[in-house]
This record gives sequence, C-alpha cells and structure tokens, in this order.
Amino acid sequence: MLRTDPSVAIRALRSAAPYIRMYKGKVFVIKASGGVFADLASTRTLIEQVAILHQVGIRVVLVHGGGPQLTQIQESLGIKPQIVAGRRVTDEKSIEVTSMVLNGLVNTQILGICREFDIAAVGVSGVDAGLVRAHKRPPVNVEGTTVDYGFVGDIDLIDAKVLQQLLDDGLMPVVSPVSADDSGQLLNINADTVAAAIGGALKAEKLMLCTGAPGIMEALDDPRSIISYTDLQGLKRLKDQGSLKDGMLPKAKAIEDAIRGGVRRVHVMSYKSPDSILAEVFTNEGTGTLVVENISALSAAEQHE
Ligand SMILES: Nc1ncnc2c1ncn2[C@@H]1O[C@H](COP(=O)(O)OP(=O)(O)O)[C@@H](O)[C@H]1O
Ligand SMILES: CC(=O)N[C@@H](CCC(=O)OP(=O)(O)O)C(=O)O
Repeated sequence: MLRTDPSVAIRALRSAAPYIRMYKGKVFVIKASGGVFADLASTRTLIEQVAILHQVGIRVVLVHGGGPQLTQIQESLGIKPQIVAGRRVTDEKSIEVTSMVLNGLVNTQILGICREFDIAAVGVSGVDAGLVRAHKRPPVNVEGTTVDYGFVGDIDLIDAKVLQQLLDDGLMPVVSPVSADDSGQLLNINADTVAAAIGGALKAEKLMLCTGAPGIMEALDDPRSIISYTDLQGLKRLKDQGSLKDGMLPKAKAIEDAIRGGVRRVHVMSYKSPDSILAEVFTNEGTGTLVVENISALSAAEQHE
C-alpha cells in the first residue's frame, strides 16, 4: 500500500463520491485500441483504471482492438496488410490470423493483467453465445473504387444477454471483436464498431474510445486543434470538410451509431495520458473529445456532469 497524507486521500474520496453515486450500476463500454497492449506499462495503466471503475460498482464492458498486433503477425507470415478507409481487407488466411491474434493473444493477455488487478474478468468474442450477429460485407464503393473487404462483417444484431448475465454476476466481460454470421463463418469487425453496437444494445451511460490520438482534431497536423466538445452535427461538419481520415472514419461512424443507438456520451481520449479515464469519470477535467447528440439540448447541469 502507498503511504499518502490521509487528508489528501480523504479529500479525493469525498470529491469522487458524487460521481460514484451517479454512475454506480450504470454501464460503461470502454474500448481500448491495440496500441494500448503493445507495451506492458500502458496496459497496466489502463487496466488499473478499469479495475477502479469495476470495483466501485460501474458495470464495465471492456472491448479491445489489436490492429498493430494483427499487422505484425500478418507481416511475419508474409501476408501484406491492406487497410482501406480504416478497415482491414481480410482474406481467408487473414481471418484465421485475426481470430488467433484477437481472441487468442490479445484477449488472453488482457485477462492475465486483470488477474493482477483482481478483476474477475471473462473473455468473450462476438462469436460467443451469438453476441454479435453479422453478415459478410458485399463489395462496396470507397471513393470511386470497388473494394472487396473479404471476411469483414457488418453487424445485424447484438444479443447482449451473455453480457448482462456476466455483469449481473459481478464479472467483467473482455470482448474481442471477432464475430460470425449465422452459418458460423468468422468475420473481422472493427473494434470501435463492435464497441459502439454493444454500447447501444446496453444503453450505456458512456462509451470511452481510448486511442493513440489525443482526441478528435480539426486539423490532424495541429495538436492545438483538439475539439473538446461536439455533437452529431459537429461530427458531420468535420467529416464533410475532410478533417477525418483513416482510422478516424470508422470511429466517427461508430460514435454516430452509438449515440443514435442510445449511448448518452462518447469520449475519444488518449490512452497515453495517465489517469485519463479516472479524470474523465471522477472529475470535471476531461482530456479528449466529448460527443453528445445535440449540445444545445443539454441542460446547464448536464453540461457539468
Ligand atoms: N481528425 C482527426 N483527429 C484525430 N485523429 C485522426 C483524425 N483524422 C485521422 N486521424 C487518425 O486516426 C487515428 C486513430 O485511428 P486508429 O489508429 O485506427 O485508432 P485505434 O487503433 O486507436 O482504434 C489517429 O491516430 C490519427 O492518425
Ligand atoms: C475490419 C477491421 O479493420 N478490423 C480490425 C479489428 C481490430 C481493431 O479494430 O483494432 P484497433 O482498435 O487496434 O484498430 C483490424 O483488423 O484491424
């Protein structure tokens, strides 16, 4: 145990108490991108914060990515990774690699760290108990070119029963985005997309997208252009003016789907800044970008939540 000045600890607890009261029993979907798990220190920083949310009674569902790990293993197997508009073209060999890396390596590594922080966590993927029902994406037009994404899925339905049961039993689901169609064909789905759909199905209080970027930026090359607060209209404006590129495109679509699906607040934040999740939840000091449905419809009190 760390030795701290008791009055500091008591003050911190007192200031966190209203937030604990407000969020206890509520669902938070936290999505951590694969970059988090590239090194042990950032993995531990993230899981330690998740453990605190779980232990104060927030119903946490942790959804993980694993894009960088997939790229690395594809390359080591002589497969050339191909990512178009933020989504990986996934051929027959690559869908096997996807399930090995996401359901196997990344999911299990996270469960190992959860043990260290005493979280009773259970690994599931979109395939388990029909959690994510999807179909193979047909060839689509991306900026004037027809792209066949192969074994990439689009979500039809989330059957969140398995998550509800785990949460009711005090367990924390750790979800890999690998999913399947009704015939059992495995499908690769972007982890932000899966997290957003789960958030909508569970009517989550918050969806927190922990990524490498500090938040959503007006101009990617200008770190000062970070947007601290926006809504669906603002997000559309950013997309229309071409500010959103690569991985931010599926993220923006996921944010919109989550909010339209019933998630109240979506945060885009960096996993690189320590304590960012705790600061976002237990203080008024947010670090990244907060997206709501409609800023002008929020009451003054809600704006300070
Ligand atoms: N307007 C923008 N604001 C922030 N990031 C952006 C923006 N446009 C493009 N990006 C890129 O999107 C990346 C996030 O997507 P990605 O790396 O796929 O996320 P993750 O793997 O964390 O899910 C950022 O690191 C950045 O390079
Ligand atoms: C279809 C598609 O693109 N799937 C993603 C799934 C992993 C993911 O989303 O990982 P990050 O969150 O680390 O980016 C992929 O293959 O990279």
